[in-house]
Amino acid sequence: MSKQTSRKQSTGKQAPRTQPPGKQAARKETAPKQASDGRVPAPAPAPAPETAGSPTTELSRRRLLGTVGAAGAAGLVVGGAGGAFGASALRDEAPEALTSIGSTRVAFRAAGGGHQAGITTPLQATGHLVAFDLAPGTDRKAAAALLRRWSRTAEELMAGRAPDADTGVALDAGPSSLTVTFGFGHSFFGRTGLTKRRPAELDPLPDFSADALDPDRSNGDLWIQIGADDALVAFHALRALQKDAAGRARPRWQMNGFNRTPGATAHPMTARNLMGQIDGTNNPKPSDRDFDERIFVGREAEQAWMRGGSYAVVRRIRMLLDDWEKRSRHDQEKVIGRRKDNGAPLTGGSETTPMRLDENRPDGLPVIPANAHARIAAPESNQGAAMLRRPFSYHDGFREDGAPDAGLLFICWQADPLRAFTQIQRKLDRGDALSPFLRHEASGLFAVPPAAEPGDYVGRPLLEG
Ligand SMILES: C=CC1=C(C)c2cc3[nH]c(cc4nc(cc5[nH]c(cc1n2)c(C)c5CCC(=O)O)C(CCC(=O)O)=C4C)c(C)c3C=C
Ligand SMILES: [Fe+2]
Repeated sequence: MSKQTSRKQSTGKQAPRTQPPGKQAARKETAPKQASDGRVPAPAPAPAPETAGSPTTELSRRRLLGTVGAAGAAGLVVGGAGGAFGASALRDEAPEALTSIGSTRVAFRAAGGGHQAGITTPLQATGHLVAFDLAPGTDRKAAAALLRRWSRTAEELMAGRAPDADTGVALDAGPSSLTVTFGFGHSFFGRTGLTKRRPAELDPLPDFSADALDPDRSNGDLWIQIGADDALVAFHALRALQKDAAGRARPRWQMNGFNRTPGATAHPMTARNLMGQIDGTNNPKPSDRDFDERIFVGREAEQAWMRGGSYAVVRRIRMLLDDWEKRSRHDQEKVIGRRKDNGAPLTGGSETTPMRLDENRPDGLPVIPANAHARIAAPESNQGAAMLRRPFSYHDGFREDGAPDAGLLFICWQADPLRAFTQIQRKLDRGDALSPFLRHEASGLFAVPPAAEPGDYVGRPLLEG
């Protein structure tokens, strides 16, 4: 890999899980229902593997074989979160059901069209971001074949089924909320003769004064975001998609991230970042009246293939943790404008209480400082601009000076990057109290088309339309 760097919370709150980890998922035969965030609780495996064909059966068989293999080889306890049983029991008895974490499946295709998974999906524990450049000679037709193949692999993996020539890495796990999201970068269009179909929203982001961007870890012809609640499931998907690309596209950069593991907190909570802040509180919510309009491309868009899609801005933002951690908690809270323990605004209340931006202290200064990050980034300060932030944290070891190479793989989703990310980042760049503790090291902007229709692949209306 040329510039392989392993070098990024949410829609905010982790979705309530159907069961606490460690409890076995109930065995139900009813058809799974798709939730508004695209997640489908995968049916628990059938007791015997005879009924071939259905997704449920494929998953059961794979799990059964994987579980027997592991127990047979080591004679050890198996069954990730609570299932402890030996090889002899496995020979005679049906496998235990997956936990709710393993069995949760996100739909690759939204019924009746819709958005790709991985945008409004609750944050997953593990993420991989990878950008590819097309290999010399890969034309529009070859790129279409790649997207067709990638879509098939993603659909299989997200359903918990093994792709062709499988490596076995995820053999005994369920889909584990795996999502695979595909996007197109600015350079893709020139390379495939599709410049007329390139949306103006993909025009390069402006420079910001705080940028220290590494071009080799920025942009790319194609972008894939992988998220899953199991690290092996996520790696498995990354490897399968990379192999699919052989001869047609080469990885340009890759970054690995993480979030809190679902079930690690006593109740569902907004995630924390590596500075210790509750981060994601004031994200737009799918229940907001204008959510779709802000996050997804509308029907009136000039480029019809992007209608229902979204634009992803990806920024690798290193945190200067040595500097940050020297500050008192009081100072840290003033930098953001919110409390560290519960995320409540400094003007009082709880995490979800709106900030009172016009409230002053007895000395006349604002309670939420004029340069507080949350004030400067808020829609009230940006003509209503808003984006959906859905990041991963990262940690790639230590730098030469001993400081952690750690921060946020900041990913935000919007219908129009100019009116969302760019507008807000321009403002933050002019004097946000958080910026001195951050370094923007890499950047990407990708057009993420809507989900594939049944029988179709992601991006066909662009590539064959
Ligand atoms: C250009 C957009 C933004 C960048 C880049 C960004 C980086 C960044 N932010 C945090 C931590 C927090 N951000 C919070 C709120 C917040 N941040 C942005 C935008 C960017 N952040 C917005 C639009 C908002 C919401 C503002 C509002 O409407 O109130 C918060 C407060 C809690 C919350 O609402 O999420 C924290 C904490 C870090 C650490 C960071 C870069 C590493
Ligand atoms: Fe922020």
